[in-house]
Amino acid sequence: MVGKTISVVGLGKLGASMAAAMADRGFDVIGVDVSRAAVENLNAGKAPVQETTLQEYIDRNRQRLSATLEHRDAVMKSDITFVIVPTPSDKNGAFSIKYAATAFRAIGKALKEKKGYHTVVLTSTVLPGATRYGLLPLLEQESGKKCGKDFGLCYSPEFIALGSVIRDFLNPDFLLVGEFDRKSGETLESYYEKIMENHPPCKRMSIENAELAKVSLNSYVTMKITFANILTELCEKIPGGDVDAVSDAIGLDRRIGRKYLTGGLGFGGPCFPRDNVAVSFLARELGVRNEIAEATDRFNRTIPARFVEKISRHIPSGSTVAVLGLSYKPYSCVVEESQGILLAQALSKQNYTVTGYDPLANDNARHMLGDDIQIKESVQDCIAGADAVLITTPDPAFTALKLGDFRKGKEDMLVVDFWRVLAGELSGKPGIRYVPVGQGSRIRDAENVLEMMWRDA
Ligand SMILES: NC(=O)c1ccc[n+]([C@@H]2O[C@H](COP(=O)([O-])OP(=O)(O)OC[C@H]3O[C@@H](n4cnc5c(N)ncnc54)[C@H](O)[C@@H]3O)[C@@H](O)[C@H]2O)c1
Ligand SMILES: O=c1ccn([C@@H]2O[C@H](COP(=O)(O)OP(=O)(O)O[C@H]3O[C@H](CO)[C@@H](O)[C@H](O)[C@H]3O)[C@@H](O)[C@H]2O)c(=O)[nH]1
Repeated sequence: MVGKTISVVGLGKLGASMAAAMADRGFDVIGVDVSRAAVENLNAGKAPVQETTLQEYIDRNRQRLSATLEHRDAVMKSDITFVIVPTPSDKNGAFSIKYAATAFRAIGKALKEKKGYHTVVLTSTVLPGATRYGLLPLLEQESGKKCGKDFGLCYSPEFIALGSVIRDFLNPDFLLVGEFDRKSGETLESYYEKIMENHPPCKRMSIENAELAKVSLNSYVTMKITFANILTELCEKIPGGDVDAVSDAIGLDRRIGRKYLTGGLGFGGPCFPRDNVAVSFLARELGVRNEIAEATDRFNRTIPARFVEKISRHIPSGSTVAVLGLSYKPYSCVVEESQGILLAQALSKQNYTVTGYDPLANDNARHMLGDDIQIKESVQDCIAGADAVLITTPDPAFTALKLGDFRKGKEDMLVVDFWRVLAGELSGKPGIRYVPVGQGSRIRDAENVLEMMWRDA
């Protein structure tokens, strides 16, 4: 049932890594993209996108990896096709399937000519109904063939975080297979058995259940992060409050778990914010109240403004603020919905002079921020002359900083550490006003609401 050749349509952040990982597991993989650059790069042995270990995987699988602009070539020569093209948010917060539709039409045309059974797998994130009612008809119209008889169809998303795409893809907690029919699901599961390194459980279900499971998982996790961010704010107002102490404790309860319970600057990136908004959209369309997803989104979006207000209590506008971390997370060049970028923009609007640095995301940040923020080429350049430094991601380039890297002038330098990574190095040191977010140890008596609450008891 398992063929030797796989095709992957879409060689972006996910697709390129999936293609290289599957080649590493012994399959011949043909990548397809509408971008000539992506195709030429892969054929020349170069990673089309930045992702941890991707270049190494391409280097050691050159003979098994190729790319083409022609969907037809790829479908004809392979047994199964994974489609992993963008599904951008539309103005209502739903996911547009226009790129997926173009890909499905092209695959459908190829299926018309193809002899023998072929399996099509949609990996892109979509909302319930999109695969069956939006995309399947295109395959049947273009091919003139019947799903379930002449070809198979699955919806099978990945739960992969950028920066660890290959590791996550090969070692998932579980596999999610939404199947049109039993044969489609069985075929995909057999491929996964050969591809995944950790023999994960495979949950097979209807296409719609799998579509809902994907977005609801992300929505649930953003709710969990937001809960940690509410704890963060509470701890700042409690003398001796410490959000990590609270998260470490409650995370030991197996019903809760410690993962994704770290409070700081909120969630960003190309997936979490939009998937959560899409779940709200879905609920509205289906007439279901989902105030949890809406509240999560609202709370998360107020976080940068809350910190700008807090910073303005420490240093006046006109001061220089260095933002260390412009990507939404370490090991990534992605700046979409990055909290560091949102913070830099909000500070600039309040007339602060803002400098920024990121080990991987400088170019993307420059593109997004224009001239408002001065992007620097090193941490040291970014910090030089700053009155305040904000550490917005726990990137190793920042966690390794030493006291000597910060200014030792007459005025104290404010250091706001959103992930509390430099507490050992900076806390209580002369010349530094160190503010670990989520800790309440520096509350003045006048601000001690807890004491006031209990004074007259
Ligand atoms: N990035 C992530 O961490 C992540 C994780 C899980 C799911 N997803 C989902 O995966 C999908 C893809 O995400 P991504 O980050 O890899 O996107 P991306 O923008 O990095 O890459 C998509 C690629 O598809 C190509 N493409 C567009 N239309 C095409 C077509 N008709 N035929 C062939 N190629 C085409 C583009 O040129 C691009 O190279 C989205 O639905 C996203 O929501 C992403
Ligand atoms: O305890 C935590 C953990 C994460 N974050 C933030 O959450 C965001 C996203 O983190 P991460 O999960 O590492 O990255 P993504 O690459 O966005 O991956 C998410 O989105 C993908 C696309 O749907 C899914 O496949 C993944 O399972 C899901 O983790 C970042 O801004 C983090 O700072 C927190 O604030 N607190």
